Amino acid sequence: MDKVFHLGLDKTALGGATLAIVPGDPERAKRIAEKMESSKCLAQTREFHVYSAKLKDKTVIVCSTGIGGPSTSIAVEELAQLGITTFLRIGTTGAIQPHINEGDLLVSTASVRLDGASQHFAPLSYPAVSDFHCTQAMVNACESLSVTHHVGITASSDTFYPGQERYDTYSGYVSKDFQGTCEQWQKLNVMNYEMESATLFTMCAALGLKAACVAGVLVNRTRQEIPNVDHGEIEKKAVSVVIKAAESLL
Ligand SMILES: O=P(O)(O)O[C@H]1O[C@H](CO)[C@@H](O)[C@H]1O
Ligand SMILES: O=c1cc[nH]c(=O)[nH]1
Repeated sequence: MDKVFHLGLDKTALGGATLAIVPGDPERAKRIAEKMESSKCLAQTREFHVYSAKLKDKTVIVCSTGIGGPSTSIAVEELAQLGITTFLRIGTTGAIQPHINEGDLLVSTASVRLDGASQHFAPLSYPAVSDFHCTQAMVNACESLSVTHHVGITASSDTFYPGQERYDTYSGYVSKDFQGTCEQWQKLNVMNYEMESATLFTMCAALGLKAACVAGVLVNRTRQEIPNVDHGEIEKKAVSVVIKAAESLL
């Protein structure tokens, strides 16, 4: 088999792995891989940093997706070509419900499709839904590690600022289509905003792949816009959860 276009890897490089942990941030990919045995960097190209590591004597891949749907769709497509069938996203997020606290973990059952990339895989009437068993594995991991977590719907936006209705911006203006949307999602019991799960869930469901998403809350938008929490501690918690979930799915 030829090497895939962006990751520059062929199937043999992945050592038969079928599960990938997919954070947004390339540096987080390295830290996740180093939490497992025998971590090895396979590729670093653009936003895609790819590692292999061993979990329960099996090879697991960690690959950063970068920010947003388009780059996520490339990572998922190329990893699928290389044999990956299960994708566990570990991200950061902004909560929009008052009862959720900074440092809590959010497990997404489904996502509001505020992205563009997912529409290249299925029409908007198709649900951006996570895989039941992978999501259950994330929830079980949160429970067994006694981590405060919430399970529910995520709003997944192409943009960090207008799509998440942020006014603390250069212009202070949000386009009419997005004005009032944060309040609407709050009223519709959406937990949080992030930027990749809609693409990940839609494309995985459409392609017969499995996906789940856990994210650590950096900020609660009902109280403030700029985080003042220890990112490292929140990440450690989320990494422990995703690795435990991966272990149970191998
Ligand atoms: O921490 P990651 O995984 O990148 O996730 C979140 O953080 C980025 C925005 O700051 C977006 O990618 C969003 O989804
Ligand atoms: O508010 C937030 C925080 C992290 N990532 C997002 O996409 N939104």
